[in-house]
Amino acid sequence: MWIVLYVLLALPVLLVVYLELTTFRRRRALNKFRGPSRLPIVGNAHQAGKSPTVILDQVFSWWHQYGNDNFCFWIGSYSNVIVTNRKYLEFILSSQTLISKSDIYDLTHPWLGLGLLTSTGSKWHKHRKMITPAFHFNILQDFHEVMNDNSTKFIKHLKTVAAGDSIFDFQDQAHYFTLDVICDTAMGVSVNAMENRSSSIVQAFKDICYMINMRAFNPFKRNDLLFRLAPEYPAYCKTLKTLQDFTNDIIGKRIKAHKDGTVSASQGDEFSRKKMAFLDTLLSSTIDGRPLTTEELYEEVSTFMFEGHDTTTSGVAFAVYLLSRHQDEQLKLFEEQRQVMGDSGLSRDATFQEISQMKYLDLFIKEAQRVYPSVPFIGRFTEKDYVIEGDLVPKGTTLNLAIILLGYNERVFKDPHKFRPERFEEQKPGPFEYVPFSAGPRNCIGQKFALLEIKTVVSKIIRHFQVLPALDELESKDGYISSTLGYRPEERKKRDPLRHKYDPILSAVLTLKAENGLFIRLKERH
Ligand code: HEM
Repeated sequence: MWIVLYVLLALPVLLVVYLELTTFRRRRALNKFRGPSRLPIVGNAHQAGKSPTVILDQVFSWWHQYGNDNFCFWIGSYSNVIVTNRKYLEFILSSQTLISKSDIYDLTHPWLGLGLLTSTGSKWHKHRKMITPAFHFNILQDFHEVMNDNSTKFIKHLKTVAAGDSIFDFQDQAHYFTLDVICDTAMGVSVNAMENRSSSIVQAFKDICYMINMRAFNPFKRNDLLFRLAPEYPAYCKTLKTLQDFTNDIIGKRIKAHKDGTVSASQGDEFSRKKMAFLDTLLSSTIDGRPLTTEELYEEVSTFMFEGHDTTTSGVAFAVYLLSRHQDEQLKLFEEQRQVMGDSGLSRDATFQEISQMKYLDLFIKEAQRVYPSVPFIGRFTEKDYVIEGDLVPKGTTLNLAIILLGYNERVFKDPHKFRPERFEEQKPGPFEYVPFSAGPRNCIGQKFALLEIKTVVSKIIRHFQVLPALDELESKDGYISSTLGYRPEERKKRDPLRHKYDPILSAVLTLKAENGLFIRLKERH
């Protein structure tokens, strides 16, 4: 009896000793980075914050506190280095070996498995090689037609939503549009989300991202076994099932279409396949001389379904929101539309070539991705010791490449809260100072697809509507953005009380979102 009691009392002490011993080497090596001091067991989890918004704010204030440079913090025994140093970014992103994703991505495994985003080593190499042709230039041109069709449907839908000068959440609307685009193009399967408003799917995407993010900052819930005891576990399983069923349904429909002879997987060579969807590439490809297994198919389809629509939702939504607040910028963009499309061509579809002639739109999207990057952080994990810029970064370290902090680095972007698309023309940032689509071997495979989609729909929106802020007085008169993220803590204290309820509250839930929505109005152009 006494022995049991002694053991029970000794357990917490043993746990602390165990964790301190197993992290000793990493702690000693990472001590060279500045950062908040840690407590045993929890590390800095108690300081990180309880919601995605607070967590993002905390990361920003640490960054300011530690000289706008790399810094280190701990979530339990997980060591995290936030990386914003240009030389570090160059080393990490260019490395052919430092390609394993951070342990935070493990939390996506039950949902995405080991698809292109999360896999590593030879599996990643083989899949990247197999998938790359599916996003070839020629195929993008075919996809553009579908993007245009969906943009037309979206415009029609927006006319109804915006009728009567109503104020509405554009971020919510954008989800359905981007879901239709990725399903109609890459998957070759129509789900008509805009018409059917398949809200359970859209909600499931939002919920799973939120749950993953919250787990990442909780040392107990990060553990798979302990997470099973969490009150939200049943809801998590239900959400997971909704998403898994959705993906399997898409795969099933395309396989059926192949069997029925509605589509053929062998239309021309790999670069000239007319309307050959990404899913067709998967169905017709072989790896090591065999077709993809059901599990591999699932992993890639769910990965592209997520990466291919959640990111662009954020990209389109923040771009349109910025149009609403910066009327002078919108005017310049509208003028460009008139020049490229001609006054009589404003209501027709822009061709692929015309989209590439819209230079100011390109600058505008670049600047939008600087202030509101769709993917705010990317993570790597050191499978072995690395020496970066003379520093030992020990095996077992999570490196968080903070794309969102880079955009607010005053050393690179002067007056970073001012929304000025021209800045990208006047002074181009260095190759590792601005990386919204990442860089190097693991860069975004869908970059061209994403930019084409965003430009196609934004160009059409500008030509059909004047995008207005939720309330007239919310227009930016001085060119500064309305969100206070990125300001130093003392400056934020002054600005936060002046925030309007329609100013976005940002959170980095895998992709960047406005927790309170992105509210705008639309006035039809005649
Ligand atoms: C505004 C839109 C987008 C942005 C800003 C963006 C950004 C990124 C970034 C930063 C990464 C690196 C992630 C990491 O290293 O963990 C990435 C990877 C990836 N993206 Fe995108 N993305 C966008 C749209 C898309 C689209 C539309 C697709 C698919 C159609 C896509 C598919 C992928 C995939 C599969 C990867 C993993 C690539 C690999 O590791 O080999 N993305 N993206």
